[in-house]
Amino acid sequence: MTSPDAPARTPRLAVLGTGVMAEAVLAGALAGGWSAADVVATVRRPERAAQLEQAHGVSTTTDNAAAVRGAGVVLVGVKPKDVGPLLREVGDALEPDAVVVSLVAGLPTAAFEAVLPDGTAVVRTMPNTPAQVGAGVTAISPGTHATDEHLALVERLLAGTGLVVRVAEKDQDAVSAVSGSGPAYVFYVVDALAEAGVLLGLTRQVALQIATQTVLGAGRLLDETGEHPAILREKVSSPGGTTVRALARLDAGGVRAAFLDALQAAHARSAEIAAAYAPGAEH
Ligand SMILES: NC(=O)C1=CN([C@@H]2O[C@H](COP(=O)(O)OP(=O)(O)OC[C@H]3O[C@@H](n4cnc5c(N)ncnc54)[C@H](OP(=O)(O)O)[C@@H]3O)[C@@H](O)[C@H]2O)C=CC1
Ligand SMILES: O=C(O)[C@@H]1CCC=N1
Repeated sequence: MTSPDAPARTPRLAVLGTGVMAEAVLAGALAGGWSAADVVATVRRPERAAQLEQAHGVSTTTDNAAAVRGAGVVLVGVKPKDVGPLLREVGDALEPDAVVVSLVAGLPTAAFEAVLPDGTAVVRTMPNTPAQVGAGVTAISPGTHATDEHLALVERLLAGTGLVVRVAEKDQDAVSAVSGSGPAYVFYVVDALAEAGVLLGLTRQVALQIATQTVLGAGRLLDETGEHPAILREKVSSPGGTTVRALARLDAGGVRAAFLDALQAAHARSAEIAAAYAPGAEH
């Protein structure tokens, strides 16, 4: 008999299209207590199936419709262009009470609802790759038929991936530009810092090690002190010292303006993706 305090059993999870991002979410879900026996991951290539089985102990298949039968949670992990064909493939096989969870950039829940059976619960999410090490951030938003219980179930799915925040769906494209793509900007900065260290005579190994630790430490300092980044930046910048010299060069190089421009471009790309690949509107 199950004790009244025992956590509810996790529903069967079908991951459709288990690439980089879906695997990171899958790893986080397993770390957060989802049972590998309750997970089926779909793939297109046998070598990918073998990798996933070996790394996570989950079962795999190339048959998306078979995967969603009996699944209470269906995670859509394919690229935007592959969403329409995938949803048409699985729509009839979906369990009526399943929640469909999208991690696809740009595509609104309405585009999923338009091709899935009437009343299907859809939750849109925007995770990021640090989910793989439990340090991700995911924003979630309900579609028309997703209830608080569905959102709670998705939060449970994502609990092991890091921070989960609820946002209005209209804000998901902005989230995508900031935190969905964000790790790439940070890796870009670390790479640039390390390259500069090499230019200044450090070995590559030491340059990359201290650049990485600096980003990690600065992130923790921000998080643990709760201080505004501008204040923390001032605390590094001694009057007449070395840091202000460097920051002045960054300003002269238009780095801050380049970030604003870059994130506006990422945001605009989400709308282009929706226009090009929303199921039914593909061209
Ligand atoms: N990467 C990131 O940081 C983030 C990505 N996203 C979103 O995640 C989604 C996937 O991106 P990403 O993980 O980077 O890309 P990937 O190419 O790594 O993942 C997509 C996967 O889907 C598989 N696939 C495609 N069609 C099918 C199908 N019909 N049946 C089974 N598997 C299929 C592909 O197989 P194959 O390998 O054979 O091509 C691939 O493994 C995108 O929609 C993106 O917007 C969201 C947030 C962050
Ligand atoms: O580049 C992309 O389109 C996806 C969405 C956010 C991060 N990667």
